[in-house]
Amino acid sequence: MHDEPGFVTVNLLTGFLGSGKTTLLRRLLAEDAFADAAVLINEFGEIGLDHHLIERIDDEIVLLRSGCVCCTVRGELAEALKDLYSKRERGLVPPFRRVIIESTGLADPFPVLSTIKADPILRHHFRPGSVVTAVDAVNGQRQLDTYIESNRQAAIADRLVITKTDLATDSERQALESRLRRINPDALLVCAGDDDLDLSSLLQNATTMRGDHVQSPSGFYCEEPVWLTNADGAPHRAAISSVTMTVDRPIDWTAFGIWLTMLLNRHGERVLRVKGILNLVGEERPVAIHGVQHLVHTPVHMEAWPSNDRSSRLVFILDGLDGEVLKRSFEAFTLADADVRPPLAIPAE
Ligand SMILES: Nc1nc2c(ncn2[C@@H]2O[C@H](COP(=O)(O)OP(=O)(O)OP(=O)(O)O)[C@@H](O)[C@H]2O)c(=O)[nH]1
Repeated sequence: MHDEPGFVTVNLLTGFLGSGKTTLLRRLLAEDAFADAAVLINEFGEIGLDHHLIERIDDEIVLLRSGCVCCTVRGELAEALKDLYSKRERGLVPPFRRVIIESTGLADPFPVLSTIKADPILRHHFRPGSVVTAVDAVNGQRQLDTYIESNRQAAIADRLVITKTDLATDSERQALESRLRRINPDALLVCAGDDDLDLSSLLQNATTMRGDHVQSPSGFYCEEPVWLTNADGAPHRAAISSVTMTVDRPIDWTAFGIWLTMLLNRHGERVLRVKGILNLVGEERPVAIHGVQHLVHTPVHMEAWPSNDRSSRLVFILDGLDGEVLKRSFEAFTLADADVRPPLAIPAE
């Protein structure tokens, strides 16, 4: 089955927090086949960073703010799609034929797809395309054990992309593959690091009857769900929160590194995600940092600052940790002058 002529195909790129969605999106956008794609990015947290991390800034990248696309910003999603379409019709943006939505890592994909199918105006112009779900080879098992969103993201996928296989053992990868095949036997399962991965096949329309599944999501098999709240777009459970920090003066890398290492050693299970763009003492270019629970990825120098704003921006997504306490600990340790730095205090349980 191919994209329907006359309709804009909407692909959903989903996957749990830090599973590698933005990394995959960058790769997809570098393909000639997707030069005609517009992008909607939705992030959990008050400040969005992903559009900066893609390092492609243009009018066709739209950031959906303040909430998660599956619950609080569903209306915003519909409006953003209509707005993009209207701009396309008026020649204000190039004539894209595809929209890729990168959801938050906590999104339940069902309400997102049903928004497109249910809205009378959207239905007229857009068609849901394949759903691509990234699953992290290092953290995926634990996320499937603990978070129903992770199961639902895997269950609805047309394409399951296992990421970070370079950081996992063969047996970890195989165990994850088997589990994903049990959750969703129909999906095409690939590894992001495969040499022969055909990126263009990820967004080709799938032959599965996902549209029917969307109307009766309860038919899906979810493995050992621990809690079952946001199936109908209800907000995420109260314990999950985000805290953002914006810092105007350059940050000392050593102090920050010690603080972050200690934090993740002690509370890695509860720090679902940390990401940031940092202005470091002695560095001209910004440095992007990423952590997912206990895993800290190698920091990356970005090409340039995305705008004139040189402040450091950090987002933490927490499960059951007090963000304000975390913020105070960060400020006390990383922002104090080295000679008056207080003893390292990481929030208690
Ligand atoms: N080694 C390795 N690192 C990866 C791979 N895929 C992603 N990463 C790293 O994982 C971190 C998180 O990746 P992102 O692409 O930002 O993940 P995300 O799913 O968009 O994150 P959220 O939007 O916050 O949920 C970054 O440091 C990436 O460079 C991979 O296949 N191998």
